[in-house]
Amino acid sequence: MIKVGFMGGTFDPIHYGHLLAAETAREACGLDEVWFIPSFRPPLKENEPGADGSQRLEMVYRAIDFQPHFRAMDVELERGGTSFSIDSIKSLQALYPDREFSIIIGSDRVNDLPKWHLIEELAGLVRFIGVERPDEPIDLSLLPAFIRDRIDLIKMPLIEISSTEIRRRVRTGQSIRFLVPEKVYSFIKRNQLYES
Ligand SMILES: Nc1ncnc2c1ncn2[C@@H]1O[C@H](COP(=O)(O)OP(=O)(O)OP(=O)(O)O)[C@@H](O)[C@H]1O
Ligand SMILES: O=C(O)c1ccc[n+]([C@@H]2O[C@H](COP(=O)([O-])O)[C@@H](O)[C@H]2O)c1
Repeated sequence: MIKVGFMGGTFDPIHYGHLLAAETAREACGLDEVWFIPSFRPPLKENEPGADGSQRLEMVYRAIDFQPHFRAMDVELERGGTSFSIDSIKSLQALYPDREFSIIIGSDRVNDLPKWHLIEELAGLVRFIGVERPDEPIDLSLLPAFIRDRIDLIKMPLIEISSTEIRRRVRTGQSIRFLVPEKVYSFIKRNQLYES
């Protein structure tokens, strides 16, 4: 089986925290590939994304350009509606029976796994790879055993970057250089994303 990390996200915009999480998970868990999958509508976020789906996908393409193990997939943008991971995993498992999927998530998402749609069924279909984020310690003892048993926690340097902070910095005229890859930076500037 080809091992694939499912790196889902809003990617509004994609930043170095996402890329380092994906690369660290790939190496630590022996993944053959990581697939970046932008959500159409993220299930647990209240606000609509600031950039539209095609812009968020384009930024992902630019960020992973020339990375041989990384791919971008538009399954959730094409499907529309709320982007429940179980729907994506089921369709990817049907389309790619030669691949074994694991879901890569940061600690904020690890902690809210009990709230995910059909989580018991999802936890039966995939394992989760959890990476730590600053200010979001993972306390596995707070999770039900059926989730805890399906998570592998990996270490990576804590990266204090979030898309929220990047959008805030653009809005207030501060620099986002070196928080995102150069080709994402130029796309944001050229399209005047997040300015208001
Ligand atoms: N700095 C980071 N370190 C590790 N994981 C991260 C980091 N930023 C995001 N992630 C993880 O990447 C996935 C997608 O994140 P998302 O696209 O929502 O980015 P975000 O920076 O959390 O966005 P926002 O600030 O808009 O909520 C989630 O599993 C999230 O936990
Ligand atoms: O399926 C769910 O109920 C669910 C709830 C919260 C988050 N997710 C997925 O987790 C990934 C990261 O989400 P987010 O909101 O941090 O961008 C993304 O692929 C989401 O679709 C999925």
